[in-house]
Amino acid sequence: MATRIRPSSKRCAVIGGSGFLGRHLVERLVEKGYSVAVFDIAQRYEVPGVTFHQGDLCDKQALLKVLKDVSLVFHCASPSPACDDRNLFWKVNVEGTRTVIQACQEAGVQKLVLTSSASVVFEGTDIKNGKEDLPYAKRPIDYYTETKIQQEKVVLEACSKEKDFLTVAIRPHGIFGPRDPQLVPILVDTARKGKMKFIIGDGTNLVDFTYVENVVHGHILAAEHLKPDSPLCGKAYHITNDEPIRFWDFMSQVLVGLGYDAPRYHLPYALVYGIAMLLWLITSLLRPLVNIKPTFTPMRVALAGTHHYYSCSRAKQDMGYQPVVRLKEAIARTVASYPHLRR
Ligand SMILES: NC(=O)C1=CN([C@@H]2O[C@H](COP(=O)(O)OP(=O)(O)OC[C@H]3O[C@@H](n4cnc5c(N)ncnc54)[C@H](O)[C@@H]3O)[C@@H](O)[C@H]2O)C=CC1
Ligand SMILES: CC(C)CCC[C@@H](C)[C@H]1CC[C@H]2C3=C(CC[C@]12C)[C@@]1(C)CCC(=O)C[C@@H]1CC3
Repeated sequence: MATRIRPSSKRCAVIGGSGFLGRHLVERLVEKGYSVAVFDIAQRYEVPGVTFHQGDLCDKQALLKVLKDVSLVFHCASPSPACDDRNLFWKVNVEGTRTVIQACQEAGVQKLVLTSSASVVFEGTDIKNGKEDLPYAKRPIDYYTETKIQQEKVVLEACSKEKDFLTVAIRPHGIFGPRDPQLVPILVDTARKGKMKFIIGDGTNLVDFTYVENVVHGHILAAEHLKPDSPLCGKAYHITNDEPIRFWDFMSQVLVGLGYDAPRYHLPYALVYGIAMLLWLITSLLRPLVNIKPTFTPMRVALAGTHHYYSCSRAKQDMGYQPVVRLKEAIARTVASYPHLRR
C-alpha cells in the first residue's frame, strides 16, 4: 500500500484569504514562516511568497487542486452579513463548508480551523460573560446567523481522530481594525447621512469588539494547539479583546476620532427594534421589484441595544490565549487607518 507523504505542518491554505480577516491572517502567517495558499472568489492584493487561487469554495475540484499538499486549512470565507441573501448563505456557509470538509479529507489535510462567530448563541437578549456552553440560538435573528450555526455544527462534527482530521471553531465577536469593510464604513456612512444622532436604549449595554490582530492570534494559537490529544478537538472557542465596552462609547470614540459628532439623543429600544422589523418585512416583500437595504436592520438594532460579551477563559486555559493589542491602542490604530473617511 502506498503511504501518503505528509506535507509540512507549515504549509497552509486560507479560504477567504482575500477578505478583511483573511488578509490579516495571511500576513501574520507569512511573518511566522508559514507557506500560504489563498483560495477566494476574488484576488484583491499580492504578498510575495503567497500563491493565489481564484475559485468558489462550493467547487470541490477547484479546492482539491489547492489542498493537495497542505496540512492545515483556515476557513474564513462567508458572504457579507449585509447581503441578507438566504440562498447564498446556505449555499456557501452550509453546503460549501460540507464541500470544504470533503475536499480536506480527500486531500489528506489534517487540521481545519473555522472562523465561526460568537453570534451563534445570540437571539437578541442580553448575554453577559457568555461561555461556549450556551445553547445555539433557537431563533436566530437573521439568515447569516442561522447558517453560521449550521456551519459550526458541521465542522465540529467532522472532527475525527480515527480519520486523522481535526477541527476547531473560533468564535470572534465584532471584529474591527484597518481595512474592515463593514463596521467603520457603515458607521461613517450612517453618520454622513445624519442618522447617527441617536442612542438606541439607555446606552449602558456592554459589548465585545475585537481587534483583528487578536482574532488572528487566536486562530494561529488554535491551529498550533490542535493535536489528537488536545482538548481543542471538535470544540468552539470565544476570542475577544476581553475588555467589554459600552456599545455607544465604542461607536462614539470611533466617530469622534474621525471628526464626527457622538450620538446624543436616546430612543427606546423596543420602538426602534419594532420599526426595524417592519422595515425588514416591507423590504423583503418588495425585493423581487426593488432591492433596498435598510441601515437599521433588526440584527444591528439588537446588537446596538443589548449586552453581548463573552468569556474567553476556555481559550486562555486550553491554548494560552491573551489579547495582544489592548482596546485603546486598537481603536487609535483603527481610526488612524481611515484618513479617507474623516469628516
Ligand atoms: N467581521 C466580523 O465582525 C465578524 C466576522 N466573522 C466571520 O469571520 C469571517 C471573515 O469575515 P470578514 O473578513 O469580516 O469578511 P470579508 O467579507 O471581508 O471576507 C470574506 C471573504 O470570503 C470570500 N468568499 C465569499 N464567498 C466565497 C466563496 N463562495 N468561495 C470563496 N471565497 C468566498 C470573499 O470574497 C471575502 O474575501 C467570516 O466567516 C465571518 O462570518 C465572525 C464574527 C465577526
Ligand atoms: C447603524 C448602527 C446602529 C450600527 C453601526 C455599526 C454596525 C455596522 C456594527 C456594530 C456591531 C457590528 C457587528 C457585526 C457587523 C457590523 C456591526 C453590526 C457582525 C454582525 C458581523 C458578523 C458577525 O458574525 C457578528 C458581528 C457582530 C457585531
